[in-house]
Amino acid sequence: MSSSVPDYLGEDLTQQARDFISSLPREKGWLVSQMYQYQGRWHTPALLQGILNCQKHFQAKDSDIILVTNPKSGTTWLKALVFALLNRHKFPVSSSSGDHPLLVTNPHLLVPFLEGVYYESPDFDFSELPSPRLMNTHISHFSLPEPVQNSACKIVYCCRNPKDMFVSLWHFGKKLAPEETADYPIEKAVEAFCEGKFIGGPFWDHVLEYWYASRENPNKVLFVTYEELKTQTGAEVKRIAEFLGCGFTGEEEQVEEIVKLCSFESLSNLEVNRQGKLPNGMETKALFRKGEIGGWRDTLSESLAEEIDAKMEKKFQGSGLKFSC
Ligand SMILES: Nc1ncnc2c1ncn2[C@@H]1O[C@H](COP(=O)(O)O)[C@@H](OP(=O)(O)O)[C@H]1O
Ligand SMILES: C[C@]12CC[C@@H]3c4ccc(OS(=O)(=O)O)cc4CC[C@H]3[C@@H]1CC[C@@H]2O
Repeated sequence: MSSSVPDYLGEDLTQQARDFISSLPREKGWLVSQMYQYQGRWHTPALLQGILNCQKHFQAKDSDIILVTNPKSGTTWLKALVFALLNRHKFPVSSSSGDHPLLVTNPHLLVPFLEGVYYESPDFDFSELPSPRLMNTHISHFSLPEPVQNSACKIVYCCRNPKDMFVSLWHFGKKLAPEETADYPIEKAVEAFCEGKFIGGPFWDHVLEYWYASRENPNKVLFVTYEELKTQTGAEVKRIAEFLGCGFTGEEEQVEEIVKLCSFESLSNLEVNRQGKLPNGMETKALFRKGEIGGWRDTLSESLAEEIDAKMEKKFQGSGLKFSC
């Protein structure tokens, strides 16, 4: 395996997790030898151990903010934007000051990844985080720890059009594990993605659960899309801030500065994101590729794109959810 392989591809599990996981349905993974199905979703062994620990130990606070995404749907960007907007009084964003945490720290180090932390350091003390605690997860709505469901904590869900998300994951996987992915045909990966047997999948169910939750409980779950974030970043940042109870009033300049600081061009060119490595072993530059809408066109053939579109049409039919790109 390459040197940038994150710990999450490993299988350094506790005996308890190993025993439990061994009873679950399994399938050969793309990057890992086995993926396991738990509560309807497919996971790597490491992230599954993290989810199990999180379900068992995480205690929510009413003031918590949890960012939820499918992998490769804008997690890094959303972490940066929400960190910047929540901390705008403590760390004002201005082009003239060079000491904002996001200028020297990768967003993943500022916002903990719940199942990742629960895998790597199961005894991590989340109560030490400053309030409001800002965290992220890829856990499905159904599998969220009970205290998250039962407390007043807020969830911001960001979804991306499935073709771009798939293509982003495809290239990311190739960077993470070039040897394991070299002979894996994209046709097979698209088929597995459409069948739902891909990391965190089925993608469709993940999106739909949060979509309906946001409609049933709009004060608890805010649904945003990568595409709207990209085309109207400032308006979406304001909408997120309103939802979180810290709306901008007469701070147009701050909004613009946050948008600029967190843009793809700005973050991807920072030294910390070009050269850094996360503690889990992942190179930070792997988190930034093109940052575009519709970039799938240079990777997916027409027939593969149609395969994903047909599945999306079928799954999202009647839900009110639509992606036009
Ligand atoms: N500041 C930013 N603005 C827009 N897109 C960003 C971004 N930072 C990262 N991305 C893009 O978001 C995707 C990664 O998602 P995640 O953070 O969930 O892993 C990648 O998409 P591409 O591979 O299509 O370029 C990456 O380039
Ligand atoms: C969740 C994650 C992005 C996806 C990374 C990943 C992708 C594909 C994998 O192979 S397989 O399960 O389909 O065989 C495994 C992984 C493991 C690490 C995943 C990353 C951890 C944090 C990123 O957001």
